[in-house]
Amino acid sequence: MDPFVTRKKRKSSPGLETIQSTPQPDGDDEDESTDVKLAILSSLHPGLDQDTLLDLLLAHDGSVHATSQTLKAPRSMKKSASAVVSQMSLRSFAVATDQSSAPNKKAKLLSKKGQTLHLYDPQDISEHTPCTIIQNFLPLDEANKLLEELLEESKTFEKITFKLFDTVVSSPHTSSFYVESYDELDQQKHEYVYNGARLTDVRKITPQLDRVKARVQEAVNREIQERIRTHYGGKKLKYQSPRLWSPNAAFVNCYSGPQESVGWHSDQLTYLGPRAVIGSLSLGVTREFRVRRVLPASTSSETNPDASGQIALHLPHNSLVVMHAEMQEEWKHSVTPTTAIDPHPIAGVRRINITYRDYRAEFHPRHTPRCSCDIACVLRVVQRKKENWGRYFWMCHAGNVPGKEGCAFFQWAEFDDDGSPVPKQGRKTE
Ligand SMILES: O=C(O)CCC(=O)C(=O)O
Ligand SMILES: [Fe+2]
Repeated sequence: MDPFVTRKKRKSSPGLETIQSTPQPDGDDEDESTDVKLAILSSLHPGLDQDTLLDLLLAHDGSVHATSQTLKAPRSMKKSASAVVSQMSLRSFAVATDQSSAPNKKAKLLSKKGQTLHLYDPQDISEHTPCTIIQNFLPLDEANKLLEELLEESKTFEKITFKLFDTVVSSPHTSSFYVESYDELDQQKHEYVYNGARLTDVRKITPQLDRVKARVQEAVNREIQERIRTHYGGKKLKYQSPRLWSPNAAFVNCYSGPQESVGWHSDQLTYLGPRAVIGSLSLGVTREFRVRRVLPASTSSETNPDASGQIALHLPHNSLVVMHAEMQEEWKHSVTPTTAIDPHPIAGVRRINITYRDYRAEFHPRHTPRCSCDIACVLRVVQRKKENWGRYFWMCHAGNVPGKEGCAFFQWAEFDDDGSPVPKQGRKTE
């Protein structure tokens, strides 16, 4: 078997490195390796399997003592309903480990700077991240068919190259872009701009991708309404579109081994508009999808304990993640490289990810501002600076084109409450 798919190497995965280097409040076991810690826990709690113990150990910042104390506390050991995820919810553990908390105080599950919090329970994920997850989303044969179809497609996927400062870099995974009609395909190739360049590989939606789209649309719209009810006080966010989410494009990514990844980023809002929602379906091997909140540079992590911590979600075959309207503006996400993955019976070490997106007609490049290079601008949001935080702006992205310098074009973007440009963003006049 390929060495990087064995379980043992999980010791050096990013999540574990993080907990191993984290100072322990009680200082009892911080220097032990994870294997030793697991062995101690196994002998103390022989009824629990290694994966469950490992997950709990991670949830307790690597402290054997704290993990063991939590396990000794009387409670019902509720197993997750999913066949893939074996960890019980962290909610009860969070209360149990927070000795200073009053019983009804909100569970303290916030990630801290330099640490990674692993969340498995859908309710934990919904509460503490801008995502919701639906496991076992499709009937299994439908998910497998889609996976098989896209594994075949991915044989001809390519890495995307772009310019980062003065260096041309290529994406650490391969991808392709799918639209619904030949007309849209033509527009994508000749009118839309990505990082200052045109996409060369745009394809017509495949039969399985198209079939699954309807289910994704239904689930995402349901989740949006649920989010509005549970997280936004019953009212959609300012700039969020009130219209039905209706995906008309899909990026398909292929990670053909454990080292393939995608770095920290927010998805471009240029054609989706502000407060965009994205439906992301994972197939094949389980990989870690990490999110971290982006706060203005001067925000102290004292007052915001989750300012710099990362939260890891584990996305198994056939899981749908809804990235909600607060995600792209306020959070960044990544798929981390790893050294250890469990092979999937169909995909082997490969993972396919589909992000279904709703391209809004009013954000077609023919309607958005053009810069002095005469290229439709990119839409960005102020994420780091405290002043103007959350404001949107249009700028030139020709600086990302290999061999091209960008211009200094800048214009604040104005939207009505529903995220439509107002007044109609004019073309650049000089
Ligand atoms: O593979 C994933 O889960 C995420 C992919 C992603 O972030 C993207 O396509 O923008
Ligand atoms: Fe993304």
